[in-house]
Amino acid sequence: MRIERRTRIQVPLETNTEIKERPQPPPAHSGWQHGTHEDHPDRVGYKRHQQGSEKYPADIDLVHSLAFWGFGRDVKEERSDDVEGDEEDEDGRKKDEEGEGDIPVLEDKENAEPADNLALAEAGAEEVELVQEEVSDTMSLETVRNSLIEQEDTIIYSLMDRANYPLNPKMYESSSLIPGYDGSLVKFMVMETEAVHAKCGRYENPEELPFFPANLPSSLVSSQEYPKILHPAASSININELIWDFYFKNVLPLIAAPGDDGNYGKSAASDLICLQALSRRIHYGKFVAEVKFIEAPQDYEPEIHSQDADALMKLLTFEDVEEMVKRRVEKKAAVYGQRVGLDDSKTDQKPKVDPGVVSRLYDEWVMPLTKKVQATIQVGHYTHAQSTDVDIRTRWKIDSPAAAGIPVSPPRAPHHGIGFVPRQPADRHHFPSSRHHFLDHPQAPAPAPSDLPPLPRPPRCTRTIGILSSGLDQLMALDIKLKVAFVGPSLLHHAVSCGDFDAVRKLIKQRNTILARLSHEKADSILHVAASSENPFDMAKLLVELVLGFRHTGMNTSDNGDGVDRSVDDAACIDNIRRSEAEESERGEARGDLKQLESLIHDGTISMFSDQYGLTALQAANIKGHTEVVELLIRQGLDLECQDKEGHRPLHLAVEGGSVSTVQALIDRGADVNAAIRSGATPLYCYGRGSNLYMARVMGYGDIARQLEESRAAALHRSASVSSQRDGAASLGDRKERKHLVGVGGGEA
Ligand SMILES: C=C(O[C@@H]1C=C(C(=O)O)C=C[C@H]1O)C(=O)O
Repeated sequence: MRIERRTRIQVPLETNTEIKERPQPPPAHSGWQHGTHEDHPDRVGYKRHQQGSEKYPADIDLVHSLAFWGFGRDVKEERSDDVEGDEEDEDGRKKDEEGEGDIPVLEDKENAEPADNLALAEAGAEEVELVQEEVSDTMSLETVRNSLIEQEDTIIYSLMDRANYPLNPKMYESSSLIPGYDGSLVKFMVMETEAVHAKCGRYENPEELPFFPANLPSSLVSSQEYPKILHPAASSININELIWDFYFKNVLPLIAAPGDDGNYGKSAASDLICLQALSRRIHYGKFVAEVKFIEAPQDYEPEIHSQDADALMKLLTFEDVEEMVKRRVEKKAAVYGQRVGLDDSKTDQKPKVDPGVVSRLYDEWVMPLTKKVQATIQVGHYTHAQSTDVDIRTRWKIDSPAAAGIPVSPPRAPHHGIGFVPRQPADRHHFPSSRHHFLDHPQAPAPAPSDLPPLPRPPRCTRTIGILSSGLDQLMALDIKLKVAFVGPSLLHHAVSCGDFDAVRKLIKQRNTILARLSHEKADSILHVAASSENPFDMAKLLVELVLGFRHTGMNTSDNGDGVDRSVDDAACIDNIRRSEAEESERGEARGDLKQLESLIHDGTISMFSDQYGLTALQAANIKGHTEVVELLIRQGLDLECQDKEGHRPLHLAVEGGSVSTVQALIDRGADVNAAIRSGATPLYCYGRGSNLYMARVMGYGDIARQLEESRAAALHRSASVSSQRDGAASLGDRKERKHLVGVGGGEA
């Protein structure tokens, strides 16, 4: 599953987003339209993802992402804003124009209707929340800087390789080495290599830029979709000419010794590697610019608009970071450049490349050029950027397209883009926070501004996104398509909080791994939500039933594969029932949680269950030290001496759990203090390696050890009096005394 999610990060984020021009002015009554969930191409893609396809289809765009990330999670469109002409179904719910209302609208908590949640449960999707985390992880200033750090190694090693050869000046002279070719050998090497690499798709990758882009052959390889993180205009930024110049004029003479060894092919190949590494690093400034802008658009926008290049450069510059970079590359060059031999005396030779030169290379060229790339993007390509905050809202439906009409400024040229920036800090958890996306936009005849649909009054579910567009001539409206999906656990959370029993049941039934895959924190939080729902106990009880039911039928144990002993969850559930009850009591609405537990037992749910380790609820409660629950379970007739696969009885587990009162409860009820598990250990004694150890003492529970000793002594005492009466009334005593009698001999073997 994890791998699947990681694959998911590679998803191009906007391929399928449709920003459509309006073919005709939109109906005056509405700013949006809805489609069915069947007809949307994304649906196919989404399904494929659910099935775990290796290459995740390119179906997620930012806007989808917004929706995915819970954009609609607590969204409810106000009825009054519904599209005119929508019919109402029997429940008074508006039917979707095309979808016949079959796809649910996710209601917010206060307004949730169980029927909707049920449908949500039917349509629920999973995986998404985690994707969000990872998607936002992929692009941040930190991750971009980490990449720059890694690239330092490539640069330093390639420079070191070039330093193995002398300058070989002939390589750089035109028409000198290749008959009939009027360029230099190095140029020939670079051009020819780039042609081959282009055919293989290298320059489809936005990180790679050719030195000779003119007439490059197209890729023959069916290309991978790269996330379109960058402004489309970023692809036109290529400062390789500058890099070429400074490399040959300034850098090469500092790293290669004068002279000519005739080793042209190898040294030209080495130049190529240096150039490519420097180019990739410097053009990585594009990504730096994106993330810097995204992380603080409010800082950059004024400078972008006023085109104040100096101010922008200042903003883009982090002197302390630059200082660190210089020191680090210098150190790396010193360390990597050592000649390592077995003979220590030979290691103090000069590094292959002067570390000072590497530091200077970064200081004078690499970093300034990286910043140049950053500034070029920001100034040059956002020159006419318009930033508008727009409220969008729609009916959010699971796994289905929805659309919103958004008035934006049209881009000047088709290749210019429109970006969406999440604006509301409160939505940080829902939006991928560290990126905005530019969406390719087909040129469109824009309707006259007066034709624009009025933006409906923003209801409370409205989210605001910032829209950036390069170029502004006139306003136009765009329909954007959105897709809404929800994660299983979130949906469960939602259904639980709404007190929607049917939806909860359905969700867990459909996705029986949901609960198993919940982290303890999430499970806890769901139980907490249950505790504060309208029928807290019933909801908690339902969850327990479902968990136990699935475990019992074995649906939820083996495929989990994480080696986690889930038995404790059951006790945790019971514990939570108790907690929710305690909270209720505090509010003066005492309900008697144990009573409820009793009803569970009467239903047979608990008593019939034992997990893959043979643990029953009684044993689970013992491990957790839930004395009251233990007492109740015993009262209800659960077997006091039930054994798991290793022979652990409730008392063994109570000792392990370390609760004095639970141990006492079992002893009082007559649990056998001498019962041995398979390995021979009793609650008191562990047998092993020739010595007898106190199991309770081994566990560090002195009190419990004493307790057991006393109980054992009492049992011995009773047994003595029983034997003295053997010829008397010949009463066998109660069952528990007999057990003690039998146990004593075995226990002290
Ligand atoms: C790359 C960044 O932008 C600028 C350029 C730097 C570089 O090229 O290494 C370092 C710090 C910044 O002044 C950054 O902030 O990390």
